[in-house]
Amino acid sequence: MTEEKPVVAFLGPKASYTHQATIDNFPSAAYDLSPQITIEDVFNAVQNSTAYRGVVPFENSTNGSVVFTLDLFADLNSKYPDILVCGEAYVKVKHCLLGNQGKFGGGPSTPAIIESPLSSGAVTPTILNPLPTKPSARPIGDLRGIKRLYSHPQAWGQCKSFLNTYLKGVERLDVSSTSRAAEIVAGDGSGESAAISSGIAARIHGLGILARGIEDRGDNETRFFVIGRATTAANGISEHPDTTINTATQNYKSLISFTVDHNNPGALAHSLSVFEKYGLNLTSINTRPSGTENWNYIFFVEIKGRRLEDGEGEGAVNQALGDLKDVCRGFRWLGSWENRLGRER
Ligand SMILES: O=C(O)C(=O)C[C@]1(C(=O)O)C=C[C@@H](O)C=C1
Repeated sequence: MTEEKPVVAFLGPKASYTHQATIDNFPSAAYDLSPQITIEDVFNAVQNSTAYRGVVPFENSTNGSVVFTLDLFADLNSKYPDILVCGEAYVKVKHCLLGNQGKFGGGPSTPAIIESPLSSGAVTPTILNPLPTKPSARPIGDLRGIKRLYSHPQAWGQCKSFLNTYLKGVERLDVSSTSRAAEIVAGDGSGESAAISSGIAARIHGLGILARGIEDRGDNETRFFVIGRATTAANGISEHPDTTINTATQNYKSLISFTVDHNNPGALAHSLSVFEKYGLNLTSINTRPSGTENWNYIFFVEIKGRRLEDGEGEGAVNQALGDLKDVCRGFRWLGSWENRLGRER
């Protein structure tokens, strides 16, 4: 009898960038990769143990945080008490414009470049945008019939220059992922819609590539988190799902969320100072609405270092969290994982 493979849930459908991050870290020979419709579905699958791990987008180098993911970590309705980050992955993101025109893009049937005043990529300066940037990509298909654009909201902010130059004023429709956008466009026979998605999605859905490399920055990259479910030890303390600690590198990061008393001057500064006290480098800070009162926030910090499990002694992160408890309103340790930034992948 063949053994069942552990399930890894990811934001799908197939050919999303999250799928790419998942394949890179969980080979399908050893894992059962399970596409989900939303990031929330991935959290649910891990929380209710239908999946052993989940992969979700967290942050893009050009466009910043994925707020859907942050809001799930904020967990205002206490739906995900056991979710912890146990890994990270970086994927280079090269966006294409996909459409029904010029199917089999890149091949012999690709239409010739349609010359128009727009083909130069020049953008007229305006008062609001006096120094418009010129996109490095040019269309390789006819964009004139496009009336609707579909993509994940993160993608718009990564392709501003191309969109402002070649598709200004075209309606933009947010969908759950870039590969879902490709799926929708493939099902729209009108030829009036296009998607920002990947070259792999074009192949899977038989779409034409109307432009390649339309992201503003050539080094565009998205960071993904691998999430797992904490096991609760007999003493009630959450234990990290990842038991394989790489003691050779000692290069870890941790994610912590906390809230402060907004009426107390210095409350945020006091909370942050506990990390400085124990020599912990703060690598990012984010905020989201607290959900309790207008203009109150939940803060997220990432620090270098990992929380040690019981019996491993009092590490700097453990000590900082011990102090944080006394200066903030409430906090949650959301996991520690090996730092993959700059590592070959
Ligand atoms: O839509 C996808 O393909 C995703 O995997 C999501 C996502 C994101 O949320 O950041 C991932 C990478 C890109 O930054 C654009 C979208």
